[in-house]
Amino acid sequence: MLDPVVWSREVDNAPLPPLVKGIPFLGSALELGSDSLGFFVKQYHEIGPIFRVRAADRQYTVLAGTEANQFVNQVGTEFLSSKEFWQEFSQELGVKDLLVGLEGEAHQRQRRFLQPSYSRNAIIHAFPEIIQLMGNLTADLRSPQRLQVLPFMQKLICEQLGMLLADCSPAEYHSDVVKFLQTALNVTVVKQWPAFLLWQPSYKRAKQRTLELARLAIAKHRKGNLNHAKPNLIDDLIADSKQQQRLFSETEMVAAAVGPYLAGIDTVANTCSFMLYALLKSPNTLARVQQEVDLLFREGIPTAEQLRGLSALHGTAMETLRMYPAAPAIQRHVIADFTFKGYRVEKGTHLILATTVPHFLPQLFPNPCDFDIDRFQPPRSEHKQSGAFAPFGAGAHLCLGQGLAEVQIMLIMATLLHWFEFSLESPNYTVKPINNPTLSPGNKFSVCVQRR
Ligand code: HEM
Repeated sequence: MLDPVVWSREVDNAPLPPLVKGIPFLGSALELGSDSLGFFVKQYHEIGPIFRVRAADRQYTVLAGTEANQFVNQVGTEFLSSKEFWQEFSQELGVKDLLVGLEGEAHQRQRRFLQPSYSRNAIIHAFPEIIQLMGNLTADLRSPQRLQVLPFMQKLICEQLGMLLADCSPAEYHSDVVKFLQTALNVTVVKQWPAFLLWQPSYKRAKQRTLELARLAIAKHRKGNLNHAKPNLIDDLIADSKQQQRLFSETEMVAAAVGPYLAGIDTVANTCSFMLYALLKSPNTLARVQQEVDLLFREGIPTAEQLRGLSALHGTAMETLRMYPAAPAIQRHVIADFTFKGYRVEKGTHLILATTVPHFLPQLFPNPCDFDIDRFQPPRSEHKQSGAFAPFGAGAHLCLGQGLAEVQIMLIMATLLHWFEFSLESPNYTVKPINNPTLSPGNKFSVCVQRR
């Protein structure tokens, strides 16, 4: 259990956390909108692990540091709820709740049910199909050309998730899925885009098309003329619908079938894009990784075991997740008063858990701004310090697709680096990450690509 000096259920006489001084009217809105992670790290150093921030008429309490992550891991469910943040988004999908907004027993039941189809087992038997799919999707990259990295990665990942979890190609639905998810998340969850965007015909169409894709996948499975070896997410949902006490209603089934795209496209695409950027900025690391992946493919299609053995590639993926975490923070609603580090946090507070602030603390990750892929190897194993490394979140809602995502990132990058030579358009190019709503290199990041 955590030291009671860190947190307590008693709030008597404890003061409210210090408020970050912002500019008149806007408060800290500009910093939060442009570089929230950099802002949280700065405030952590200057103020400490708990502080309040104001952004125009909204106020948040921010918890950061290893002890904040330990607090969420150990007792988060007693004090925190994510329900409020996902309610409007769930409504966009026509349901009351999604897994990420559920709490307590209902959350655990649904999480247990979805776990097998979201696990790394969903991908490790499908390497030949995934590589074949990547071959088809990159067939037009024959001559040297300029490539917009993020949309390219989004397409690869959307197709792969469609194949793995639904045995259904999202091909002509891909841009609708991306538009729907980005708009709905930015408006309803992060609230950094205005609500009127939900009324635009182009958004409404993208939403309808996304739901249509999910319904199509379910209908195809119901007809039963698919021949994948192992049951996937849609098979599991259909099996549930045949139970007397079903977990998902018909509409919830459709929303659950959108789940992999919601959770996986942007997070994995941003991570792969940043990973490519980091490698191109670090030629020595690129050479090490390239040597590893070329050896990997010497014997043909690799196995999951062989992929797992690539220490330079694995270190690069981990270091990318540390320096460019797609989800730098998570939001919660406080459901019971508590004290954290001597400050009072009241029921009803809007909490931001800046889970990845520890990634930039030099006492945990020496020279945190250096891209150093060996920091995850024993004896250093810097990520294993308690509460230090949290790219996949913390607590009860810890990413359910973590295992799948790690394998997917490594397989995509190994295959691309084996097939293609990438270079920056200018060696001085420096990426400017944006919040959209996940941390992203944005659509401006392009590279030159040619077959090796
Ligand atoms: C680099 C890739 C990824 C990152 C950084 C990431 C990060 C996260 C984070 C931070 C959360 C917690 C959200 C919260 O507590 O509010 C989360 C939840 C979740 N993720 Fe991921 N994710 C990634 C990829 C994926 C993939 C590929 C899938 C599945 C296809 C997935 C499925 C989920 C699900 C289902 C949840 C909700 C779990 C729950 O509420 O119990 N994620 N993810």
